[in-house]
Amino acid sequence: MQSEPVVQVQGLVKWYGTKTAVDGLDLEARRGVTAVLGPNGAGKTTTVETCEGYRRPDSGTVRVLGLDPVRQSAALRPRLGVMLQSGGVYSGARADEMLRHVAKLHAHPLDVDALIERLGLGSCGRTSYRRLSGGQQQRLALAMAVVGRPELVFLDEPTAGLDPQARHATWDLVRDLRTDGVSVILTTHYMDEAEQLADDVAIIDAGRVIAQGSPRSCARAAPRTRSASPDARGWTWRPCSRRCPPTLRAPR
Ligand SMILES: Nc1ncnc2c1ncn2[C@@H]1O[C@H](COP(=O)(O)OP(=O)(O)OP(=O)(O)O)[C@@H](O)[C@H]1O
Repeated sequence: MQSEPVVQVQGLVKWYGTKTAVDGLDLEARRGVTAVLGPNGAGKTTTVETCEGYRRPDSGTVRVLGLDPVRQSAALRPRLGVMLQSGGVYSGARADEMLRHVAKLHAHPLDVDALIERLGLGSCGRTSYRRLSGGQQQRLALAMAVVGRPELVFLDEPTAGLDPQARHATWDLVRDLRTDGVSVILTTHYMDEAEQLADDVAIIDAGRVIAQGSPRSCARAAPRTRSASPDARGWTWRPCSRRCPPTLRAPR
């Protein structure tokens, strides 16, 4: 028997003024790691932020761990870990102070020192957030998302801009989360990242899920997206309404 979905999105619509960012999106994520893949501006962040309860749907329904992220946020928040694409950290705070502070908000946090070592942040614990490099800020945001031992973690482009070593440390952490039974929804531009980490891949384009399936089926169908960002548009995706590999056609 399949487990209950950790995320269930039906007919999600989200506008910014007259701009339609999400256009009737359906997405179901089960336990494990789900990668949400798509080009710049596809609507990945808007969808994830709506699941996190930071944005209200203009239409459609969103359930996360069976709860409404806006109306039931008090019950949901302690069960979620959230890594935003940027921000969410007081820029004058030291990295280790910030992480210890977040850890104290949780009943059973991970060991902060071990997490700092694990993510290669040992040398920058006493450095203020604004003086950390982009990659270090990224890893601190990841540490803050997981320190509370959440049931479900949202990671918005967790490896964007990281060097190969930091990228692999992040991948290892995601694999460990999965082994520990934590579900992960991560957005990425990289098919190879989805192949490495995900049980399931959802491809978003123009505010809709155009395909969902195993990384292998998506990679087979989209070989040229393996190392390049899909927004390079070596291929265009033709929408398909059911769970299946995306159907591809070369641009004319
Ligand atoms: N606060 C906002 N105000 C106005 N338009 C916005 C806002 N946030 C996003 N958009 C627009 O909504 C669309 C979807 O953006 P979103 O950030 O969700 O896409 P994305 O797939 O996460 O892109 P990326 O991969 O570049 O992060 C884009 O056209 C974007 O310009």
